[in-house]
Amino acid sequence: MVRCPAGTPAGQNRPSRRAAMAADTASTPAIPVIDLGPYLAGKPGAPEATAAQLRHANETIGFLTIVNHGVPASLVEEAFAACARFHAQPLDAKLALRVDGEFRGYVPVRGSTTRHSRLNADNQPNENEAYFMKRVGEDAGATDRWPAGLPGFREVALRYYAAMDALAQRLLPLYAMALDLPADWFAPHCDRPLTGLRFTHYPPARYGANQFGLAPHADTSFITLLAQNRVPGLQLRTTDGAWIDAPVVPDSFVVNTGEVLHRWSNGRFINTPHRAYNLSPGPRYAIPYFFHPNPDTLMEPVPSCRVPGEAPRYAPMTVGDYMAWFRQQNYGLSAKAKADAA
Ligand SMILES: O=C(O)CCC(=O)C(=O)O
Ligand SMILES: [Fe+2]
Repeated sequence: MVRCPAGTPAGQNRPSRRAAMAADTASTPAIPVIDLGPYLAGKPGAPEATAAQLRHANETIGFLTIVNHGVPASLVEEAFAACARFHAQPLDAKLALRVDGEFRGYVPVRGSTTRHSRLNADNQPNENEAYFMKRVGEDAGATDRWPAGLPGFREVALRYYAAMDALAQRLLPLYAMALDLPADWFAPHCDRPLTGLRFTHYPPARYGANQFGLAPHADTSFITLLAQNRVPGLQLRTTDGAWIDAPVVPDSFVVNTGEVLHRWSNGRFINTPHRAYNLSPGPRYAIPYFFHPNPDTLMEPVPSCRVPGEAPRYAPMTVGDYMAWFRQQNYGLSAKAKADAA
């Protein structure tokens, strides 16, 4: 088994019921809104100015909201509708696509438990069902597990996937500059990226003690791009330990730093813990896109984040090994885990 160095900040917060949630959350938005318009339009000085905002957000809260990102609102709507269509299928049709060893396909409600996180003890299964697409490089969905009875689903999912791929690539120079690296520093490590698109359904629920739609966790990714949700339910934990609601900004994406970028930056960029609920009377859907570099990338501190004479904060590990560990912890389904058990 791959050993994982401690990467997720410890926490004591154990919200459970509505009352507890209200008591330990604040609604003051502390998440910076970053306008990508000038950068994407090629305005002089915009890369540097935008990278500075990004640096500040990542060093202080690890979450930011981007607007004028170039992704049409209609495409985001189509993707949410495709997610809803997928989950409206009969359970049998979804179970026929149960995730494979590479983690493509369907995980039913309470089919996953967030064990990798040290944010809450006594972990219980997550109150959500999810459909996962995943790829390394450009295989354009050939290896995904597509539903048979949903005409048009694959086309929309792939179009949305492509838009997220393009947006992530356009953000990479900003992240490099934010870390005082040449703008093209990440490019050679991200030409066959490991990416995933998750279509999640959180049914309305009455959460018991220590139950969540998605338990507190930090993402594995370099960055996660999360389309703005019409139904609230995402909360994140600030560095002083308070859980706050993600603010609602129309036509935006929430972008958060995951474990890969946290480690690659030697802990400089924060991988903020977050959790999700659905306290609304109707369904809640979420369509996060997870961007990781090429799987063989060794997560050792980038040159600008090394401290002379000091060992890296985390033992270097490849992205691929880290992901295998993560799947084994939370889903017990990795190919390696199966091989070990055989
Ligand atoms: O449901 C949400 O808003 C967030 C989902 C999330 O954090 C995740 O899938 O990693
Ligand atoms: Fe997440």
